[in-house]
Amino acid sequence: MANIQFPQDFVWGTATASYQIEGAYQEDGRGLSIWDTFSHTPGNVFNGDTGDVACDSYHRYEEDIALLKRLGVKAYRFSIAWPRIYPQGTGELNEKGLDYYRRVVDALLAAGIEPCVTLYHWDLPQALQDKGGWANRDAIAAFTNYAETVFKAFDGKIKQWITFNETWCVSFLSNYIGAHAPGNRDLQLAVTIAHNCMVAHGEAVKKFRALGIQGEIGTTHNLYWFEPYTTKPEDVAAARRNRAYNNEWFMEPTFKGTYPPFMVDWFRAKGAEVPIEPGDMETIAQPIDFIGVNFYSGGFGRYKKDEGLFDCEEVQVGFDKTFMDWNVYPDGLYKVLSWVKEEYGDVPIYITENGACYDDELTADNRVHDARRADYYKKHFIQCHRLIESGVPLKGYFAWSLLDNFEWAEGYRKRFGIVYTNYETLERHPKDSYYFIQQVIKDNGFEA
Ligand SMILES: OC[C@@H]1[C@@H](O)[C@H](O)[C@@H](O)c2[nH]c(CCc3ccccc3)c[n+]21
Repeated sequence: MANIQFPQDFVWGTATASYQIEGAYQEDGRGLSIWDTFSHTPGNVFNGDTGDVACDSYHRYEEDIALLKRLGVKAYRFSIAWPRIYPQGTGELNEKGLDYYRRVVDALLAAGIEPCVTLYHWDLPQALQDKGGWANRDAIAAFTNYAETVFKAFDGKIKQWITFNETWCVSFLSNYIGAHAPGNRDLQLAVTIAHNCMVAHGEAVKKFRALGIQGEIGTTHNLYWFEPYTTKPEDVAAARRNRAYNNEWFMEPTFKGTYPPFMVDWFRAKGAEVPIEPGDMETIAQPIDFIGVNFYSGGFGRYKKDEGLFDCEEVQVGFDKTFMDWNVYPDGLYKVLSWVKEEYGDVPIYITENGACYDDELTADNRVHDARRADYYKKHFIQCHRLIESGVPLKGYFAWSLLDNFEWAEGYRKRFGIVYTNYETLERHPKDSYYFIQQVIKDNGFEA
C-alpha cells in the first residue's frame, strides 16, 4: 500500500497547447497567429524552429489520446487555436476549425477522458495583432465573441474551461522582456496588455454565466515562489516586488478587484500607468470556479539598486537546476499554494502545469531513462499530498507536458514531455517518467 495516498476524486492529467503540438499551420482554413509570424522571423526562435509541423497532433491526435488512455489520466488539458475558429480573429467562422476540435473532444470522451480547454494559450490571430493586438481594447470583444462560439459549440462536452494561460507571459514576457511573440519591449504596453487580457478574461466569464454553459470556468496564472535572502527590509521589499510581478499583479485583480498599490506606485515611477476604465475591475473580479496555477520554480532575492525592473537580484543558494536553468524547488510549490489559500481563500486550485526539462537521450530500443524528471515529479507530488493534508483545496494536477513539443523561443531543443517526440519520424516514445506517473495514477499514490 502506498504511504502517499491521494483523494479518490483527485484529477490526474497532462497538458499541452495548440501552437506547441498541432502543426498543420495552414490546414483547413487556419489563419496565421502571432507565433507563426514570430517564429518565421529569423533570430526569434532557436535554430529557426517553427510550429509549422510541431508534433503534427492535428493529424495524430488519436495516437496522443491512446497515450493518455494508457497513462490512465482522468483529464487532458489542451488549448483551442483561435486562428482555426476565426482566421481573422473575428468575422467569418471557420467550421473546419471547429470540426477538428469536435473530433478531438469526441475521441477524448469516447476514451473516458475529460477535456479541460484553454481558450487562449498565446496564439493570437495575426489579423488582430495588425490592429494593435491586446493593446487595443477591441480585442476584448473579439475574444468574448470567440469564447461564446466555442462555449456554445461544446456546451455539455467540455466542462472545464480556462480563459487565459499565463497573462504574465502574454503581457510582460512578450511585450516588456520581448522573448515571446510579438516581441515588444515596452513597459507601458505590457501593463496595458495585462490589464486588457484580464478584462477579456472577466468578459468571457460573464458570457459563460449568461449563456448558462455547463461546467466550470477559471483562469491560469504562472505563480513563482520568491523569498528574501535575508530579513533586511530592503531585501524583503525587493523580493516582494519580484514575486508580485508574477503573482499579486494578477491574483489581486482576479480575486479582490484591485491592483497592489505598492506595485502601481512602482510601475508609475517607471512611467507605466494602468489604463483602468469604469467597470473594468468589477469585470476582472468576476467570481470563478477554480484557479489554475502553473508552477515550475522559485528562488531567493535581495536588493540591488538598478538591477532589473525591481532593484532585485536573484541569489543562487545551491538548488539543483533543470535544463532550463530553473531551480528545482518543490517546497516552493507548497509555499505558493499555501499562500494562495491564505491570501485568496478556499478557491479550488488545479495545478494546470508542472514539469521539468532535461536533455533526454533516446536509446537504441526507443527508451528514455529520464530519472531526473521522474524524481522532479515525485518530489512535487509529495508537496501536492502535503498541501491536501494541510487543507489546501488542491483538486487536480496536470503534468507539463504529455509530449515533447515546440518550446517557444527555445524551439525543439528543450524537452518537457513524459513522452519523447522524434521530430524526424513524429513517432512518440513514452519515457520512464511516463511509466512512473502511470503507476502513481493506477495506485492513486506511491511510496515516498
Ligand atoms: O516552459 C514550459 C511551459 C511552456 O511550454 C507552456 O506553454 C507555458 O504555459 C509555460 N509557462 C511556464 C512558466 C512561465 C514561463 C514560460 C516560458 C518561459 C519562462 C517562464 C512554463 N511553461
